[in-house]
Amino acid sequence: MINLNIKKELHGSNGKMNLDINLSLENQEFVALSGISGSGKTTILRILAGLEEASGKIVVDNQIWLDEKISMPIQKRNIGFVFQDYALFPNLNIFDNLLYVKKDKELAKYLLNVTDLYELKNRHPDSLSGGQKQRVSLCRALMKKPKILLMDEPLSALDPNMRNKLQNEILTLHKEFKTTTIMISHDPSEIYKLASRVLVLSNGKITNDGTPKEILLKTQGSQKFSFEGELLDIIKVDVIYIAIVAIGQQIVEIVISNNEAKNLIVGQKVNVSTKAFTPIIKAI
Ligand SMILES: Nc1ncnc2c1ncn2[C@@H]1O[C@H](COP(=O)(O)OP(=O)(O)OP(=O)(O)O)[C@@H](O)[C@H]1O
Repeated sequence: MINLNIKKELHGSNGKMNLDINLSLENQEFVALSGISGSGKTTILRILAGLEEASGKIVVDNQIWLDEKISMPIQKRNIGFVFQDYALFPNLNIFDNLLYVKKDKELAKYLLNVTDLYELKNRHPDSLSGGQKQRVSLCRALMKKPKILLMDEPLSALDPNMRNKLQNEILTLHKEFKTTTIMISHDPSEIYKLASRVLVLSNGKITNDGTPKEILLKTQGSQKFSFEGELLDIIKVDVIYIAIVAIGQQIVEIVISNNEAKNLIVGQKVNVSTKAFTPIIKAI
């Protein structure tokens, strides 16, 4: 069990902001931390890891990591951290990057095999792709067999295929190493796939806490599906109006009424939903 009760005054682009978090996590939970830029997500992970000071209390399995008297040093906290920018040692090859954390060659070999990196073990980080570097970073974070795995948007710089592959590896390793994992992510499909719990942070406070289904599914009542998008354009074709809406990576056309065309403003966020028909789903 992890109990986190912390406060810290932060100085953001819009002035002062008070980070104020009171949170309990069960062991082996996979928590996604979401929220707009500057809401305090990275700071929470850094405080938990001991990279940043804060007032309050952190207790992990009855062991005090932080209170008014104690601030356990970072190397004693049983944590693995995967940073967005990999943070690998450039002068060490991949194998030595892992062994630097712990001289356990068997575990290093095992992790490199699971993540398809074993062939690259003698290469230096500079000669690897972003996805490969991120996998090394994940392996390195797991070398200590940490109790808590913290990941700060680990997959945001990767293409969709690599993201998908790494999501599966992260889930496998989370289960195998029985870590309590906290991952910052903005990607709803990623959160849905990986997390058992979602925390939404706004202005330094947790404003939403629930399962991915509760937090992410936007359909209400009898709605069959519902998407959020951005209205890009409204065009008139003969006597009808068509709204052009960007939903994720897709652009869709929706026939709208005269009245709707008058009330909608190009550029605004819109919700597209239906309850009238059953959509057809096919593998592509
Ligand atoms: N040590 C600090 N002291 C004071 N203010 C800080 C400190 N660290 C970060 N901040 C400020 O606190 C705010 C929250 O930063 P943080 O990096 O935690 O946000 P975030 O939610 O992770 O954002 P992003 O999604 O952009 O990474 C920012 O405005 C930042 O400038």
